[in-house]
Amino acid sequence: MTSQTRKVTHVAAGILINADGQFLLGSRPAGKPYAGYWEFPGGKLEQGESAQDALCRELNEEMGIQVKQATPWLTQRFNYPHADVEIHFFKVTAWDGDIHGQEGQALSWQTVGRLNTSPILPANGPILRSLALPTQISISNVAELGLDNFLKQLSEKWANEAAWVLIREPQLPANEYAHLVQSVQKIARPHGGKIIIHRDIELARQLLIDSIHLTSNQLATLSERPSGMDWVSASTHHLADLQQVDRLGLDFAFLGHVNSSQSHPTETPLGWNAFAALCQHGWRFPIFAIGGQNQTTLSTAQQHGGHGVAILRAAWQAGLAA
Ligand SMILES: Nc1nc2c([nH]c(=O)n2[C@@H]2O[C@H](COP(=O)(O)OP(=O)(O)OP(=O)(O)O)[C@@H](O)[C@H]2O)c(=O)[nH]1
Ligand SMILES: [Mg+2]
Repeated sequence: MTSQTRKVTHVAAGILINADGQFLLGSRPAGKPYAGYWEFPGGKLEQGESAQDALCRELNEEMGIQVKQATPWLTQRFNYPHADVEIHFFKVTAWDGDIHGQEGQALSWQTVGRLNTSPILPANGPILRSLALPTQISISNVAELGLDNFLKQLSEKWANEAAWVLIREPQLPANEYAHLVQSVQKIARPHGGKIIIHRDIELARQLLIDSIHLTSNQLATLSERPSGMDWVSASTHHLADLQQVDRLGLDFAFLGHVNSSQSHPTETPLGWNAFAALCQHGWRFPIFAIGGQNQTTLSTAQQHGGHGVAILRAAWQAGLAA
């Protein structure tokens, strides 16, 4: 049988996250395909079973725990020699019971970006990469804060955390935008904060910046992922935009605007229900809610299927003197 005609096996897998932010991997027991490879605990859906129910059953069977809180995250498809699988990944943040391997499997808590177990199941590479994404991305606001105030706040932010910051200032002419980005590059990033360039792929290449965010118009007209970029993201508003993100193999999307915001005072916001409906298609890339977001909307975004939030005004202190 060719892979196109094979039946797809649906799988639910859990990314257990502990109080230190570490995640759990298990090694596949002897006798299974890919024995000894590391995976997220989980297993196949039974006839008529939902992914969430299968997750709870599998994590109980494999590790003896009762899942208390799990939110759908990403979906990954992969064609193995033994099966074509579609894996529904959940982030599991609360459970009852002590974790014990019930099938003789080894279990290991791992830190994002510092994996010390191998090999990993081939389908899981992109999942580990997406796990490295923060749940908040800040968007610059030179337009309202002024240049000096913005740069001062940004250096304070980076002195404290590895924040990812999209430098988006559509009001600036190209040369002033380039100058701004160069000023941002001079700020120390002791924890490894990230600069994301808005729209200007050539500028990113010139300044050796490896992350680019595409406007929805750019997204619609591109036929392939911009080359040489480590992270490529895009702004999306509709299903067709998200399908294009999938087609081009981009790393994450902003979807909105979810709530009304000062940036789009006249446009009707999507609202959380429409946001959730668009997230529910089983995307393999993470989605950030944008529009009227702040630190306290993160859990709402995640409950509606988002990975995180993209924050503009609330990422900065409006009242700080320039
Ligand atoms: N559980 C799990 N399965 C994964 C992951 N990644 C991945 O490609 N898979 C694939 O998804 C399928 C799930 O299988 P499984 O062996 O866990 O299923 P199961 O627990 O129901 O086992 P069983 O059929 O022996 O009862 C396998 O083909 C496995 O290779 C992952 O991170 N976790
Ligand atoms: Mg299993």
